[in-house]
Amino acid sequence: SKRVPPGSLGFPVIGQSLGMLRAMRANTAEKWLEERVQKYGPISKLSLFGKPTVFIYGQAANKFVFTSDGSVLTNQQTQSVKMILGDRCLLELNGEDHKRVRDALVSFLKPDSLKRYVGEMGDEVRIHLETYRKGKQIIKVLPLMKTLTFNIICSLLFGLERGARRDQMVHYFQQMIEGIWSIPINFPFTRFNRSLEASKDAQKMLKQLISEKRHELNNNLASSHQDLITCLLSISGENNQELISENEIIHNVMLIMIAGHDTSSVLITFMVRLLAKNANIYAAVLKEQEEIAQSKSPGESLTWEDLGNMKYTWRVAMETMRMFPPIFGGFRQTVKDIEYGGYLIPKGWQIFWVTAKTHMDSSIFQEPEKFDPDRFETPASLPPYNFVPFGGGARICPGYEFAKIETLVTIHYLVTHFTWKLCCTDDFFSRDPMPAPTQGLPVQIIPRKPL
Ligand code: HEM
Repeated sequence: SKRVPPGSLGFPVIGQSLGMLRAMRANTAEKWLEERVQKYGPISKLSLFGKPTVFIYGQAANKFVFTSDGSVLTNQQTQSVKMILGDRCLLELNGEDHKRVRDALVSFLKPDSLKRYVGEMGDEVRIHLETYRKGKQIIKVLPLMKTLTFNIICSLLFGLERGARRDQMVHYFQQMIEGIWSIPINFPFTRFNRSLEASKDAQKMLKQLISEKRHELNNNLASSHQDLITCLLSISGENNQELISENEIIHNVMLIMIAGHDTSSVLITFMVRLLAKNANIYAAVLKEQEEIAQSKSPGESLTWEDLGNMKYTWRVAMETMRMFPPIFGGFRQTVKDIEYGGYLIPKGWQIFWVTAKTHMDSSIFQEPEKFDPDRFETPASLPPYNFVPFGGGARICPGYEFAKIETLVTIHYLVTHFTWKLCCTDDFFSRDPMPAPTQGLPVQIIPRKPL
């Protein structure tokens, strides 16, 4: 016990969970962690969500977490996530099972497949902005972006047409999200039970959708627009048997819906806020996007090549994720006793890795408090494992390209068709655990030209 990292495990079961959650809500989590570092050094023990935990951060820590294989660390999720998303989703899988299911998802989420859908994504964005904004002078950006990213995923990944069924699905997922973090966050069991019910209803609906898509495939009726579900159903192994089970399809479709919409919507919302506060950066983004808009005839869709010309806008997105990473961090669990940084971390303990602490390290990013997209001018020059908004290694976010396309397409239509002014100018946001600015970021929106 002398060699385990310094720190205290706090009160039984509760440990430091409430303190950290309070700090996340108050947007002081980085300060809370910094105080630990000052007291105990860069590696310390604590207890979070009922488990002994070791907090580590920095380049070496990120490398250790992201490159350790399943014989050292496994993924660790809270019980509520497992109950709502199901035990066959990627977050619960390890080793060969993880690789098999992940490869199947990536075969759809890789750039070569996604580049066909840029135009369709643009149509979703335009219809959504027009419908939601109609007749309003003030809109709340965060809820607008959440429903937008939901709709994009429903259309492109599930092949669900607009209409009652899609609206019902969106409703189920909104309820699932409300309770997915509830057990570790604040024990509101009614919220959790509602989410669990919504998860069961969503699974029934997905089962029905899968059977329709299987029928279309077997009878050569599938449309030319291939969605994720059809893609997963068509992957077969030896003797033509399906490689991914029905439960694996359902649980991973649910994971993608949650992991995909809650993150990108936060990124776009924070970009909207930062653009409103930084006139020079806004002007540079507008110039880049106007040049692309002017190169197109009226009504012509954006293409993959256009996205390649949005380099500055993507730098703004990267700098936004450096300062306000949608995912604060995550957990892994040790499979055996391990040595790290001269300490022993016993088998079964959690490792807590954090994005923001590395992103705001002044020895890596000079003047870390300054919003400066130009620091990403040559991203390849950035040493590995220092900028980790999408994680890294075998579990690096497989939705990276999808998120990039959604973000660039949405910002394109926003800046070329609207201007906006912030109604709340404070910089506050709480994490619950996803970051949310004050009142969902209300803005006064002024059209520049029709969509
Ligand atoms: C700005 C947007 C996004 C951010 C910042 C983000 C960030 C992350 C992070 C930090 C992880 C955990 C990596 C780890 O544990 O090592 C992750 C995992 C994951 N993300 Fe994303 N994500 C985003 C968008 C998306 C989108 C759009 C999708 C789907 C279309 C998606 C699907 C997933 C999935 C399925 C995993 C689990 C991967 C695995 O365990 O192998 N994400 N993401």
